[in-house]
Amino acid sequence: MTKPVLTKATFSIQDGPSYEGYSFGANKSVAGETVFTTSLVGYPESMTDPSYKGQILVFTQPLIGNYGVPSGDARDEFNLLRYFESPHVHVVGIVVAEYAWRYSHWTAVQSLAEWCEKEGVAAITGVDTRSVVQYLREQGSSLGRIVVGDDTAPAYVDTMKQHLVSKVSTKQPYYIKAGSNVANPANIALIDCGVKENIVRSLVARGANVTVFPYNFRIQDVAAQFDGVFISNGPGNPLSCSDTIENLKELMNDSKLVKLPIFGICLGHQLLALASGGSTTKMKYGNRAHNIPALDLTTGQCHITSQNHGYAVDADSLPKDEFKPYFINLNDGSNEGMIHVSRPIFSTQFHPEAKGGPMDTAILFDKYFNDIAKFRAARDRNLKTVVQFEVPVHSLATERVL
Ligand SMILES: NC(=O)CC[C@H](N)C(=O)O
Repeated sequence: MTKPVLTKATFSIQDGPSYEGYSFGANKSVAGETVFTTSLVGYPESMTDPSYKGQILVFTQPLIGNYGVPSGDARDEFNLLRYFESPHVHVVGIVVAEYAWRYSHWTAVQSLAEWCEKEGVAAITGVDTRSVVQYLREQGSSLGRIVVGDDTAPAYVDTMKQHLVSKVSTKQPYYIKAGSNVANPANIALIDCGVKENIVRSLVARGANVTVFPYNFRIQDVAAQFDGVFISNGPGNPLSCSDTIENLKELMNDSKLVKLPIFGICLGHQLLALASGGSTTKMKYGNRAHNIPALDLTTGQCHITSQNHGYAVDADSLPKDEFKPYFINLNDGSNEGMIHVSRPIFSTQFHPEAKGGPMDTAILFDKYFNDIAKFRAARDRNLKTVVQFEVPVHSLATERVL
């Protein structure tokens, strides 16, 4: 692709430095919380991850765009998106040191510039991203904006004060079926706070029918019909999800549901911690990378993990008679998960489903399915007649249409 005539753009940080560069995305000026990722690859996955809703994402990998953008229509055998983590881009803007005007990859169907333009995402190249990151590491996450051409600069906006989960969660329950070759699929209720496609795939591919509920659905009212509850990742401050926290509290306090397996990832971990009486804090600049070492405190094994979060659970705030820390971050000592002392409930701050990033901790989905298998076996032993729940297990749910 020949380099077009470029429009100047400016990336500025509130009360901080400004950087001149060139626009390669939508002709649109944007503002949002500015965060950085040190991942080397995976820009299509990161940009479509709903957890990045409303943010401006700075890539520290200097050359971005060189493998183009794969198809957003491509599906896998479960009819899930093959390459994207959701149908659309959620960041409002991206900042790169050097945009690769030529791209090449067998999956690419368009350039990153074309994609940004179609998706209305501001993009600026020519920025000294090392200096941006040095600033953000000193000052902490900051508000930023990208101004394209002669536009009037938009006001800085603190997206963390918004209820971002309500913008990305499904409005209606829907279900996705396990493959037709699965004999006796498990039924999982997934609370959608902005779920990544590969989380759904990780569950369905292991033989579960997944029913996806809005973030504020009263999950405690239907949980008895399921073999497991899952709480997804999602954007923003976990404290903004007070409905979900209340629902999870009731779910975990229901004496009839003490054996029910529960698993949460990232925001799901934070919400479970809050529902258990723990607390969360805003980190200085968060962890966004694909190579973060997390130590499993139950085995002494270290795993390399994929991460994207700006908040963390305060491990000391967890009720000691119920939960113990499960993983710890070996870079900064922050909490990376919790596990119940006697019930099949656990959660992680990192992303075992990866996309992008390493698959090392996919074993945690196996652990969840192991918990589910034990739960079903014990329940079925206790039942005079084995009850088979049919999909859709909730009458409101319909098959997903994207
Ligand atoms: N990926 C996520 O689920 C992010 C969780 C939360 N929004 C945070 O920034 O910490």
